[in-house]
Amino acid sequence: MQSEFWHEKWQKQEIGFHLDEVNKVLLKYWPTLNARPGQTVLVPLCGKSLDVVWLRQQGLTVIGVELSELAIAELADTISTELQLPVEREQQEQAVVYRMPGVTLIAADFFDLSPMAHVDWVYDRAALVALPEAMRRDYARQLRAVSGCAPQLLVTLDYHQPSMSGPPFALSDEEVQQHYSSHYHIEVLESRELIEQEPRFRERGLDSFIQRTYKLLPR
Ligand SMILES: C[S@@+](CC[C@H](N)C(=O)[O-])C[C@H]1O[C@@H](n2cnc3c(N)ncnc32)[C@H](O)[C@@H]1O
Repeated sequence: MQSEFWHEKWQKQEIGFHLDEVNKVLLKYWPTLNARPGQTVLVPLCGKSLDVVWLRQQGLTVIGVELSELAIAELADTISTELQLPVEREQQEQAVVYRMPGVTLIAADFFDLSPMAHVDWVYDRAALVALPEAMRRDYARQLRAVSGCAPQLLVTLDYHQPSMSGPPFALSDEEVQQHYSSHYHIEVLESRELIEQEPRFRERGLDSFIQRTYKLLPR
């Protein structure tokens, strides 16, 4: 999926994926991971997700990566207002970085990132499923490289792909295993049918829309 596609989505504010609340599976399952305050969590393809704010409120150091600077600037503004944190913007060669105490937001192409010094956790909600099949293998490889195979909370979606074109793209359990089973022990924490709560996807031709939440622990 070309960068231009996403820049245009953000410019036109066609961001149906954005939630005006913290994701319920994050609230439910993050505490079961026993992450400790001060640890670092990477949120790839973070958009302007309020999940980043919540993770920072748990005492974690958060690194968010997102293609759109529009999204990153808005998220930085929300965090700095809600948590009363000063924010600094730095223009780099291939990225714009917004820094606040305990939060680094990087406006850049995730595929251009170098491995990070230390990542304790990864939270992937609507990142892997945002990408077409041809890019997902590279994404999974890049995520493993950038994070040093840090443990992950991964949220995917699954549906009959021929009935609807993505994004979001359907991700079977088999595909998750293909990307990650050589490096992680994979546990399905929850598999939930969302079609009743998501009528917009029924309108797009689906009769099932399953959200799966996984815990991935390095082998
Ligand atoms: C479906 S949205 C999910 C955003 C966020 N995780 C959330 O839960 O609201 C996918 C996001 O990935 C971003 N994105 C797509 N390709 C990217 C890339 N190569 N590098 C960084 N961000 C990317 C898009 O701009 C978009 O904001």
